[in-house]
Amino acid sequence: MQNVAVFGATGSIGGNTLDVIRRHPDLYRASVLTAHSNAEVMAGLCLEFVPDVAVMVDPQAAKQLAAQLKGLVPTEVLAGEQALVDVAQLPQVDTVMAAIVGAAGLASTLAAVRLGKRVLLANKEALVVSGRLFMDAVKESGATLLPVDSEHNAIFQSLPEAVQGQLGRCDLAQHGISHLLLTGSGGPFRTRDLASFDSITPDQACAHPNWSMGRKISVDSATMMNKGLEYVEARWLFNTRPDQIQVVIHPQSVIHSMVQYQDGSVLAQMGQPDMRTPIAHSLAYPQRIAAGVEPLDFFKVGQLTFEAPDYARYPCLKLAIDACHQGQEATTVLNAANEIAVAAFLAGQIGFSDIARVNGYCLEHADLAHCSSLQGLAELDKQSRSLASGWISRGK
Ligand SMILES: NC(=O)C1=CN([C@@H]2O[C@H](COP(=O)(O)OP(=O)(O)OC[C@H]3O[C@@H](n4cnc5c(N)ncnc54)[C@H](OP(=O)(O)O)[C@@H]3O)[C@@H](O)[C@H]2O)C=CC1
Ligand SMILES: CC(=O)[C@@H](O)[C@H](O)COP(=O)(O)O
Ligand SMILES: [Mn+2]
Repeated sequence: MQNVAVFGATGSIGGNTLDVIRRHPDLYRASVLTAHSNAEVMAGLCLEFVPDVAVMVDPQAAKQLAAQLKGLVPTEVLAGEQALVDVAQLPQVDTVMAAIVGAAGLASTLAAVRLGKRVLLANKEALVVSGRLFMDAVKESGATLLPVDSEHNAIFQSLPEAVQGQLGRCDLAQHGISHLLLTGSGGPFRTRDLASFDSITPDQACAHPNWSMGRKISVDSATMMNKGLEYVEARWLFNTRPDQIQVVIHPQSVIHSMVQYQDGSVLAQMGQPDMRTPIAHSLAYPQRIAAGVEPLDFFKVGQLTFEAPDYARYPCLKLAIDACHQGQEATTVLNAANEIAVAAFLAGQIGFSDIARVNGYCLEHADLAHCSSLQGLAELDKQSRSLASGWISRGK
């Protein structure tokens, strides 16, 4: 029996993870659940899964949850950011599903990594804000790191076993690999007239053509910042050089990514656009379990098509690829700026195209001097958030 801590339990990945766990009560137990402030949904999850501990970052929400659970289940309710780190380290936790959204997920994920736990990584921002330090911690502790992000999970599945066992440490060329092909749908505005981008609403941006996801990642898919963050994520997970990774637009999201080998072979992982597949894969690896996902019916799939990304349509993708080549400081700044810009767009404070403007402004104005520590990167993150908030309050 694996005891699983589900971080971000009330979210889209959290809900899909619990759905897979629900199907395998003999294999998995949700022993810890965490969320930010959604006490209502968390109460329902606690009544069903009866975890040992539930964490609400927001103290008021923790009080509400404790009151709702009183006398019904023995779950201990904790509050605050430090509690996230504490529960990641509990001895009974074997596996951590890291599915908090944003850089807020880093501290608890890193705490689990440092204790050598099995870490299922959905929270791509953790790698964007601290890639090398994060991968060094994995190496040092011997933690098992398994990618949940559908593209990275697809690449992982298409890699030789020797590379899977040494994630982030292999020379891909020595294993016969020429390229990783990172596929992206292009989002809901792939064919929309560029002249109409100023009128894009948050709900339109969150209406992803293929996937049902949280609002932040949905906006990132619409700007293709998601693919940019994934480019950085792949750089650290698979130790890619700039010439070893290519972004390919594949609007149907049936192929979830591919590995191209030096002999001309291309291995792809395909499936329904349903996150329960990579989640089940990472939970069970190296075994396979049922995930509740409909089998892919090739007679219904129709066409699989591919396009090169147009940076005029997707300036955030270009900013992220350039930042990745520039170095850690640039990707930390970009991630922080993007979190503030996306939240402002979702709150109706800026337009869709302003997201790229805010991101570009922060990259230009932040102090990108070398930071070698987590604390230095945290300060840079703070500086970038403040620059982004300044842009938003001035409107430029
Ligand atoms: N959704 C998807 O299909 C995919 C998601 N990912 C990645 O997985 C992560 C989660 O995405 P998704 O599930 O869509 O996000 P959601 O917005 O659906 O869920 C986010 C979860 O994180 C919690 N949370 C939000 N802010 C904080 C915070 N400051 N501290 C602690 N907890 C917090 C939320 O709690 P509350 O509900 O209380 O606010 C919620 O449980 C992201 O990094 C995303 O990029 C990767 C691939 C696919
Ligand atoms: C499901 C998943 O992994 C998302 O990151 C997905 O890739 C988003 O779709 P895009 O390809 O449009 O970014
Ligand atoms: Mn993805």
